[in-house]
Amino acid sequence: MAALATSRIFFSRARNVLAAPTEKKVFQRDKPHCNIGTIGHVDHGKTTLTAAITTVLSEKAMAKAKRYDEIDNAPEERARGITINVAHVEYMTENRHYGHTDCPGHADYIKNMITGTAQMDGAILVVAATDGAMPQTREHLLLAKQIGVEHIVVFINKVDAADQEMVELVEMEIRELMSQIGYDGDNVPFISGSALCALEGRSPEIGVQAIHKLMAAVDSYIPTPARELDKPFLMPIENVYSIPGRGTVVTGRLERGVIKKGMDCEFVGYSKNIKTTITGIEMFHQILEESHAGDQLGALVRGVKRDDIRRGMVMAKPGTMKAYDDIEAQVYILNKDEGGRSKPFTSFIQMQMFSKTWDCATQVSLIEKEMAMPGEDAKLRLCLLKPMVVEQGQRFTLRDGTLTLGTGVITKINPRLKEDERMLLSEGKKGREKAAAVKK
Ligand SMILES: Nc1nc2c(ncn2[C@@H]2O[C@H](COP(=O)(O)OP(=O)(O)OP(=O)(O)O)[C@@H](O)[C@H]2O)c(=O)[nH]1
Ligand SMILES: [Mg+2]
Repeated sequence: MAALATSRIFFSRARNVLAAPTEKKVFQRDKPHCNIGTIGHVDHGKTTLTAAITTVLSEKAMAKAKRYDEIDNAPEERARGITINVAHVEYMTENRHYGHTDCPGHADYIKNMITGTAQMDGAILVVAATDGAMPQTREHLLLAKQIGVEHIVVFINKVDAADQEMVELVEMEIRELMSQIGYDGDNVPFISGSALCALEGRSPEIGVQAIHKLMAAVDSYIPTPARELDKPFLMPIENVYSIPGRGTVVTGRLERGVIKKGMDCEFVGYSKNIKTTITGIEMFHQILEESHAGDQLGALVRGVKRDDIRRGMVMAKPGTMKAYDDIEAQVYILNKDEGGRSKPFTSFIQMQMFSKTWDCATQVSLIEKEMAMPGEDAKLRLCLLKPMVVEQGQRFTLRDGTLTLGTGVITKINPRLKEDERMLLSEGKKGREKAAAVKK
């Protein structure tokens, strides 16, 4: 693994997960790890709050302080002033070690928010007291609920610019909204403060102290997830990097099981199965001999080319995971106010399906109903253009261009499509109707 350090190209690209050569030390697993993140409407202060948390915790040597522009740092983001890539940040409290994902707020980047929250054990919903609930507050909450983020702590931000009455009204509004969506709105912890004051060291009662209160609430309200350590390992691939002379590194969050250096693994997805061996593991700038479910890590794998593997495949214990292309699901169709369609749709439209770290073109047909209305639930059959690893209960999102059509959960997995069914599916509406009939 030491030779991993020889490639600066690799480290400069993968700096969020993997170490710079000079910073290497062995990772100490002395606190439970928890993945959280900031969600909420555009400009409500998610990135400022992320910077404020690291700044406040750095005073107790619990974090490395990150400036706002270090979190919001891709050139394209700076130019536009909105978060495009999901940023991973690391810090600790007395109780836990955290990986923090700062999610983008702009509606166009919901896609990234979805892949970001997929890694969260809990989230901090940021709501500006000056605005209250806004369309993406609702949309992010809905998506978070759909993808299984059960515990949310709310930070009412910008109280320096709002009066107490407004803060209380916003709290009532958000509790009601959360209850509607299926959260325990009455008991969700609310902390109000100012991320900007905390970041700039002003007005400690709404600044630094609010951050301490927030972290105490996060520590106590978001449970340490029960890791599925004893199951065969599974990691959805987020990124693939090539280290000249060394091999290929994949990054992602280990969803279940334990991996150790020297273990065999298999990459599955996009019609491929590739078997190889894990030759090294790293997490947050440190080397590990083994890694546990919940860890955000990088793994060096032997003898595969970067182009052989792509984001969206899974790395799993050989023989444990299969790919499928014909599934059934319950889907909530977002209405226009939630960022969805304004018109209903019928069978045989093509959508892009997003789940975990993958996305794939999918033929959508309705089961039971003739038409699916925005704002309603529908039972759908989804035929993926490429077989992917899917499991019952898995959450996903369907998108059409820049529009989120709906979010859903996989309820049934059918046997793989036969070649003639696949042919019919690609033959336009008539063929697809015939294919649906054959299947029945
Ligand atoms: N007055 C005041 N302004 C704040 C506070 N926190 C953040 N802001 C300002 O609000 C604006 C947006 O903050 P960001 O942190 O970029 O918001 P964001 O939610 O990350 O935005 P996106 O990533 O684009 O969705 C910036 O101009 C901040 O300086 C606060 O506590 N008080
Ligand atoms: Mg931001």
